[in-house]
Amino acid sequence: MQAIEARAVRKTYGPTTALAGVDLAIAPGEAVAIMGASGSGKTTLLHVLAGIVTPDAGAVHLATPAGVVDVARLSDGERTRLRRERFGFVFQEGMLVPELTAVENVALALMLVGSSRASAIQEAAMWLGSLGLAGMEDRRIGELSGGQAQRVAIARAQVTGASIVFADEPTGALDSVTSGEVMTALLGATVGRGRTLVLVTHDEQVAARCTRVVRMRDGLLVDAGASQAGPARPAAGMLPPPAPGTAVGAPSHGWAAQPQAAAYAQPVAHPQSAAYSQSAAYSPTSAHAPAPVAPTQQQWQGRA
Ligand SMILES: Nc1ncnc2c1ncn2[C@@H]1O[C@H](COP(=O)(O)OP(=O)(O)OP(=O)(O)O)[C@@H](O)[C@H]1O
Repeated sequence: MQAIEARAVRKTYGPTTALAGVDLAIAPGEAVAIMGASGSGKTTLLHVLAGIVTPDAGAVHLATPAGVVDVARLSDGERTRLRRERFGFVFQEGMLVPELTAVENVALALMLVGSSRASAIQEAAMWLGSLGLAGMEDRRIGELSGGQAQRVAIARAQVTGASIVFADEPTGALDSVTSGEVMTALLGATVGRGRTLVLVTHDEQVAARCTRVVRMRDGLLVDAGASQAGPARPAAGMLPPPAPGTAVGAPSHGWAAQPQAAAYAQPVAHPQSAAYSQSAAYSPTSAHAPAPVAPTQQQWQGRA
């Protein structure tokens, strides 16, 4: 069974055909890089897969524990729920709340689904530590480097146990060394735990780290790529250490797991927090510029 699959997906914006009939099947545990020239439809495809944009025609089949659902046929409310429960998102700029500290940004995701502040902070700190950010928990986002901020975004995207992480140019604002480090963190946090990663990038080096590279042109998939035999593999010796008290090797969602993921498994996400509201991270009305995370400092204070 595929983790997610687009079938004959079409999307037009007025006279512009963004997607002209795209078929793309992504297996559980794959890291798929979507490449192509500017305007070829990469982000639109990512957003259609993630249920942010509704296609004009075609289907997006998603495997869930309850069976396969067609994301394109769900109501807005159902798609919002899907984003809360199944997906994580990482963007070029991270979309973090600048008024909050690193640990608060991650903890907020957990608090929005009911965790107490104390337990959310504790869990968020564990995830930050596993991504090499121990000691930086109390820094505000502006006090972090671009690469460190992206690690905070990666922690936030996975803290609630998403089975598919969508990343749009996650290294676009970073130098090549930092980009490589962030990719290591991103791969470790996703396919390293049996999750699926779908990533849009212009960077061939970033794409080469994935298990498959697909290429788009003029709204069409012109190269579906070949899946590598093994999983995407973070560079040796650069894996973040397992967090204390977490099992290593078991993916967060059995139905989304690939056996080979155990080869580079990471600490397991906490499934109880799978209801993180990704709706808070997105404005479903904009295909081009999803809104920053909606939670504000006020929301944080309101829950404190
Ligand atoms: N909300 C929208 N309104 C109008 N046109 C849009 C919208 N979203 C996308 N498009 C158009 O659809 C086409 C595909 O856009 P998309 O953003 O998917 O391309 P892309 O490959 O991700 O480009 P880039 O690499 O520059 O980000 C482009 O011609 C774009 O202008």
